[in-house]
Amino acid sequence: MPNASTPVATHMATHTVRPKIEFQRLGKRFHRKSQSVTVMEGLDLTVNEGEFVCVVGPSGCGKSTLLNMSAGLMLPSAGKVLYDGAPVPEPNTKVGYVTQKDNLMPWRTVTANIALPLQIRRMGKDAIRNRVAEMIELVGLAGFEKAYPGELSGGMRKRVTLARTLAHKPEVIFADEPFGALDAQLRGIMQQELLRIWAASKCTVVFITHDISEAVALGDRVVVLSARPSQVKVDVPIDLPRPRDLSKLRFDPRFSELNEYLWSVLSEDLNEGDEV
Ligand SMILES: Nc1ncnc2c1ncn2[C@@H]1O[C@H](COP(=O)(O)OP(=O)(O)OP(=O)(O)O)[C@@H](O)[C@H]1O
Repeated sequence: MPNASTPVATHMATHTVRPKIEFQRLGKRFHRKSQSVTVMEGLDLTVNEGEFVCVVGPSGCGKSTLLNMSAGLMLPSAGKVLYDGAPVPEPNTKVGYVTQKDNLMPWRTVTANIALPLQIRRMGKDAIRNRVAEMIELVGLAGFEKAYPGELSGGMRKRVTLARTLAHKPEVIFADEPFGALDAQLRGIMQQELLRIWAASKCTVVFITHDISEAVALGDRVVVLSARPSQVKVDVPIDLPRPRDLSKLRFDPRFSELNEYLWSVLSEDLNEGDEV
């Protein structure tokens, strides 16, 4: 039975390693009324360009806070967040954010929802039309261009969200439990889709999840955060070959071994009744 001391393979980089996001001695403290909570302290982590990095950790350890600071939506209390080697003092327009909620505009068609970030960036009409068509093709929504979000299934709405996020060619996608609300089957389909889209777009992905098997299935690395004040507990290279067929992956002994190892590391920080 693997335990926290199970050795893991050394990192097998398949691309040139260039830091995209760096967290250096990062600290975050929130104050509310007379109380203050230190969410993270001295956290060091580097996400390299083109990597798919999954982050897991006990509930409330600051995973969403970490993404918010990476996207420039929140400032650190201590330490630094660097994007391409420079601090992120304001919302970073080079990144895309996908969350559990899809935030689609119900009065806009699929096409109009996907076009929104491009209109905000004042792209020309023809360029928008071409880019939206490309995105609809990429996420497999052909035939639904004129549909409204209320007419779509959960999976299709998720596809629209992904298309909207990818439309402005973000360099990095921050995904905060994007498939958390989907049923198991749909989740599997969307995970496979995301891997395909990531491979096609060559962007960097930072993906937060509560599901260790999802993290192992998708990631180049799985980073486990400790309980508050959080730090990186382990940073595990996932040496499963790509491209990955997720329907077969769960029968791979290495997949099970990595799952068990990560679960044993994570469970050290969970108290009885805690959620991951
Ligand atoms: N804007 C804020 N003001 C005050 N406290 C906050 C704020 N944002 C987050 N927190 C607190 O910081 C801690 C970490 O929150 P965060 O949502 O980042 O954790 P998480 O690891 O993503 O949690 P979960 O896994 O449950 O989604 C929590 O205790 C939360 O209450």
